[in-house]
Amino acid sequence: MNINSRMAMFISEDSKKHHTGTWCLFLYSSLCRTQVRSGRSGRYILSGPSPYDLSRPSCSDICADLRMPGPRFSDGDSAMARWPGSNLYFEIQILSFDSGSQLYSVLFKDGTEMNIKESDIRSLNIFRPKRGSASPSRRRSRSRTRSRSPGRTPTQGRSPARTPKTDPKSSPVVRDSRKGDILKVHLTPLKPQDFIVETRNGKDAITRHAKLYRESPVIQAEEELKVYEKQIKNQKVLRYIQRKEYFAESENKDVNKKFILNPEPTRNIVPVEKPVVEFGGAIGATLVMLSMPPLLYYLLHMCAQKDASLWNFYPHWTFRDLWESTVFGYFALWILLLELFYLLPIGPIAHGVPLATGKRLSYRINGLFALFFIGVLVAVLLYYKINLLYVYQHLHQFAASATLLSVILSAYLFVRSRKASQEELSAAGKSRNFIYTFFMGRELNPRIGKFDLKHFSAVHAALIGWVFINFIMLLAEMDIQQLESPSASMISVNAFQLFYVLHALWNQESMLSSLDIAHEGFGFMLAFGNLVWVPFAYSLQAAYLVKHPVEISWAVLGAVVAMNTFGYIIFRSANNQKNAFRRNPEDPRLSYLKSIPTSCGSPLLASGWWGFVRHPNYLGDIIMAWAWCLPCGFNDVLPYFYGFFLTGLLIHRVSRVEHRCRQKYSHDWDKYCHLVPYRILPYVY
Ligand SMILES: NC(=O)C1=CN([C@@H]2O[C@H](COP(=O)(O)OP(=O)(O)OC[C@H]3O[C@@H](n4cnc5c(N)ncnc54)[C@H](OP(=O)(O)O)[C@@H]3O)[C@@H](O)[C@H]2O)C=CC1
Ligand SMILES: CC(C)=CCC[C@@H](C)[C@H]1CC=C2C3=C(CC[C@@]21C)[C@@]1(C)CC[C@H](O)C(C)(C)[C@@H]1CC3
Repeated sequence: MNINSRMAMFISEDSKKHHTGTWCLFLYSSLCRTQVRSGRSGRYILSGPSPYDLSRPSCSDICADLRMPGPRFSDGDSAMARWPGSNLYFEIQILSFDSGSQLYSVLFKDGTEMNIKESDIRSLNIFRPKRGSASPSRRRSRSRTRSRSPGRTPTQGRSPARTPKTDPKSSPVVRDSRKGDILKVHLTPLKPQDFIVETRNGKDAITRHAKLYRESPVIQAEEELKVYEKQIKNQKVLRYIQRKEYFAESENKDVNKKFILNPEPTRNIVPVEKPVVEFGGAIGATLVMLSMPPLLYYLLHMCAQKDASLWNFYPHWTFRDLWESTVFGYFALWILLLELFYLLPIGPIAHGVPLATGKRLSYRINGLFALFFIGVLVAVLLYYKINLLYVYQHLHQFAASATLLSVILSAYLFVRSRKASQEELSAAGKSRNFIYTFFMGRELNPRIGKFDLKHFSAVHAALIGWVFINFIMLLAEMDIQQLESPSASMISVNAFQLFYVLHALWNQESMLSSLDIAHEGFGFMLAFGNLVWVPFAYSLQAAYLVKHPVEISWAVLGAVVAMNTFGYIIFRSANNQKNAFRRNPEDPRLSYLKSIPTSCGSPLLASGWWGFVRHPNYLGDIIMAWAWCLPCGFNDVLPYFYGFFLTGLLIHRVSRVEHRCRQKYSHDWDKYCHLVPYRILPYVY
């Protein structure tokens, strides 16, 4: 359709109602390359302009701007909004409108809240099917250079757009509209030049430019466009793939599917996780389940032995050494107390990531309060000279009680998951293998009323349990070594780990999007991991120091503190960068960061820490883990267990997280990997 016929259409339709708008449409339509096609009913259908076009206000926006001074959308309205940095539109809900900045605060279905300008918001109707109206809408990608001849004035129009005559039946859009289904907006796959890593300033330039179209005379806008295009050319750009390669890819049908946006079902942007067998399937799960509890008792036993060298293992355990009902009673009481604190209506409510149903669960964020209450309780018990060393003296029995409870919990979780709907199950939980699903967990978010079992176990039981056992070790060291105050090694280990836990509890909200809370089922792995492994195995360094005093010099201590601080800075700033970016990719404080637009909507950070390696937070975590082992000296390998374990756990986690990301981001993830080739440590891994 050439510009004249387009113009005629606009005049015949819109101008009947709005003359001012028509002029604007006329001028604007001759400038921009947006292809507007008429359906049989004469209504316009957004038929897939190029991403470049989408970054400008549409004709209807301009009309709306001229016609309506107030906000076009009201609070609570559903609409479609362009995801910043991409050309994809996702369903949103309007939260509020700020008349000062003229920005809407919107909520995407994936839980992201951000401020968006009106021109990036479209009514849902545009994306809805018009029965019998839609002529097969195919879009054609045109190169940016061809679309704009500098010397042309708007009224001169362009040479007729050559629409390729492809078989309508072969288009996925056509197939769907023939069925009378939801109209699929077929967005233009990004061209290589679109794969520039945009700085926020670059994006600002686009925004400024779009604004200019609305406010300035058209010719001036043309001039501005030329300047802008020059700027883009001069910009430091990164190309991820070769032009040829890219076009070969985008012709692939599967790739094109990614660009078909179906606005109706809310789960559209929640990636469908294909089940993947992890941990070596049922055999691996069996081995882990059978080996982890004995490994823990072995480690605890070695810590309590005078000679902690690994091969010096002569257990002479009786059943009583591992089991005492009273200890189980105390442990159950401890868990009940933590549950009580978990349920206290103190602290803000946060929302988890959207589920397959589109719903977001709410979580009470009160881990810090719970830790504070436990601290007060411990102080009171110490004041009344209650023998807290009982815990140290019965450490094996406590670990056994925790193990039993984790098994009971896992069995309960497995049984109740049989009543759960498919949508409530994790990807791994859909497997039919009993052992594997028992281990991985079936139900994603098992809850009893408001009590979220998985969240409670990861935050309250694991983290508070960990610092509590550490503190018990500190008391035990003073008692056994007859010290007036704990050793420098013990203080540093306790302080480092307490600080880590405080950080986790302070940033509890961001935990809601962690792999475990957001995507894993709740089964034996997490039940045992959180109730048993974290409190009892993560406190191994402190347990070791109780009977193996280590003198460290101030210089060594200083070096260890520096190493922990270094790890913490990486860990914290990497997590902060990602969390802030996920909350609002437009955050001006992140304007220096570059990102990759992705076809699924969420852009990927590609600079800062996330441009250094692909899992910078794991790097920080691993550095800290080794720093926590160093105060235990070099006499034994035992206290270094945590360093080895966490490094192994996180390396394995990389493959699990990346598998998810590859499913979600598809080729965009490969591009990110191409750009940031190392996972955790540059030039090593
Ligand atoms: N001490 C311990 O025992 C353990 C500690 N941890 C710590 O817990 C924290 C959470 O861990 P975990 O959930 O595994 O991992 P991450 O916090 O790293 O989350 C991974 C997710 O981040 C998003 N993402 C990945 N790359 C990018 C990018 N370039 N730009 C933007 N988003 C990106 C993706 O999610 P999406 O696409 O959904 O945004 C991905 O699935 C980490 O700090 C880890 O160190 C974890 C396990 C054990
Ligand atoms: C097969 C095998 C090695 C199983 C045990 C794994 C567990 C020890 C870990 C699985 C996921 C974990 C998480 C944390 C601790 C380790 C386990 C239980 C965690 C509580 C540590 C603190 C973090 O901030 C976290 C809350 C994100 C994290 C959640 C996952």
